[in-house]
Amino acid sequence: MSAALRLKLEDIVKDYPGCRANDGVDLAVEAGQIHALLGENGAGKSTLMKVIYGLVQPDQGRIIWNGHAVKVDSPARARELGIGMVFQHFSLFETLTVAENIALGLPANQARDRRRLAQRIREVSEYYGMALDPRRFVSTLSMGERQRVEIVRCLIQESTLLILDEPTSVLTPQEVASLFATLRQLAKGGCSILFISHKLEEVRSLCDTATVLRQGRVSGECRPAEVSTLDIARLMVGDDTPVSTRVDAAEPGEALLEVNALCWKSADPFGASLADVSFSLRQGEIVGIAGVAGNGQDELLKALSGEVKTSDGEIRLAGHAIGGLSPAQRRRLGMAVVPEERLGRGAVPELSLAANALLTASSQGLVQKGLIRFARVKAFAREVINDFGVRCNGEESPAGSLSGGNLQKYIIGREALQSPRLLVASHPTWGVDVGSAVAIHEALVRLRNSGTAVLLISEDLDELYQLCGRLGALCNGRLSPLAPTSGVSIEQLGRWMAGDFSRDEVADAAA
Ligand SMILES: Nc1ncnc2c1ncn2[C@@H]1O[C@H](COP(=O)(O)OP(=O)(O)OP(=O)(O)O)[C@@H](O)[C@H]1O
Repeated sequence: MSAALRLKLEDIVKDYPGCRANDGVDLAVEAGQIHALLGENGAGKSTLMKVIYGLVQPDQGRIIWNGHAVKVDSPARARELGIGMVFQHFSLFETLTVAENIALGLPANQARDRRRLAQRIREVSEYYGMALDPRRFVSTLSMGERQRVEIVRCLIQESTLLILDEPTSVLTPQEVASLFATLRQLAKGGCSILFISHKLEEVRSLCDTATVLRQGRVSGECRPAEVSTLDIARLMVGDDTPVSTRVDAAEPGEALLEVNALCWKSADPFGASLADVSFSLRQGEIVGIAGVAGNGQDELLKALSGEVKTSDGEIRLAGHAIGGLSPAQRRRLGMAVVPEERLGRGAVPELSLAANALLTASSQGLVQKGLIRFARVKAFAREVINDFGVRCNGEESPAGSLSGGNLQKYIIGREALQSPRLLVASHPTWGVDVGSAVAIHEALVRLRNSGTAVLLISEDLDELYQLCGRLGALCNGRLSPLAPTSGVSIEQLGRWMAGDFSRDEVADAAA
């Protein structure tokens, strides 16, 4: 006999202006089942999850919860039913502490006793191997740590269906392993898990079953462990889209970026301070920086982009000392930047895609004598949309209306089309589907081949090994040696990620 049905969706339809995000979706999730929801960017996965969590009201269809038709008209109602959700774009208040954020989602009687709640947060997070200090402000947490807050919040609410929207994107391999152990443990206890991911190997190792969406409809179902990754990729993107990148050898040129003894003390007591970071990057090469989230990756990106100015140590771009220059001045020297956070930092959600193009690409002839050339701005935005296959409703769509992966493609495309001399890209394929990840990798390799120096900050080790000529790791604000990729074993990289390297090794590699 099959297990009891925890959730059943019947014929769910959701329309947005100019787009049917869900087009008659049926889905059944059993008690204790780990069920993957797969599909290319914009296929409608997040929308469907928001319907279940009461954030979005379907235009049509029924939700059956434990055998009863229910109306989930708010997240509060969803939580009351036992549905918890961890978001792709975290929904935390930065100026509140971990405990305060968690308290917000709890019934008043549980939220009132703060001491008890803090204790509970410690217990749950430690039990599931996700250490969290309830007193810390969310603004000081790395992306990985923010995600832990969301997961712990659901666990404290004792959800019987947990929805995780790309939960592993910001986790290290060790953290992923411990998250999966947690999820298996939860499933064993009867909790159902709905798991959205673009990482097909993970889906194969974790999920009992998978439903694939394409253009808002269910296009297939499979048992992931019984089919190959390629089979799943094909179910998602069809037969015509390439699902792997071929990367030929690079021929690096002259040094373009030189960073010497860069130190920067983060004002954030929990942030990582850059300590004596030195490296150089040549034209026409991709250099990778691995590391566990929160080890100085964001600080390095800010120091290079000009979001923070540095006086201790030196940064030279094509011979110019740029440590004291603003982001705009650095961009004029040929720098492009893709930050980790798409919304808020990579793009302004309320502004249109065209206006977002203007924010970083104004030097591409989009402004003349102080006047915006709107026709050119729109044409530039359209070019990005076309070249990078961004699924949206045209260049006037607000950035915030795009699916996560499509916005990521747009931001990468906006920077790549400026033909930068230096591209600093953090997690460029975060949340991007398998076909689009290939397109982004190919764009990076094309830039490299045309002489751009690319600094690739990523936690995706496969991506780093595939694309980079040299790589290393940041740990606690210190940079390991950067060595040719072919000579760095995964064990070696793991040791560097854990900080196991000496000053002498770094100096030897630089010599
Ligand atoms: N608030 C909104 N307004 C207008 N269109 C929207 C809105 N939210 C989503 N859409 C559109 O609905 C479609 C489905 O988006 P959704 O976020 O559900 O996709 P997804 O499968 O989760 O994609 P990804 O893998 O990129 O996260 C997309 O075309 C998107 O642009």
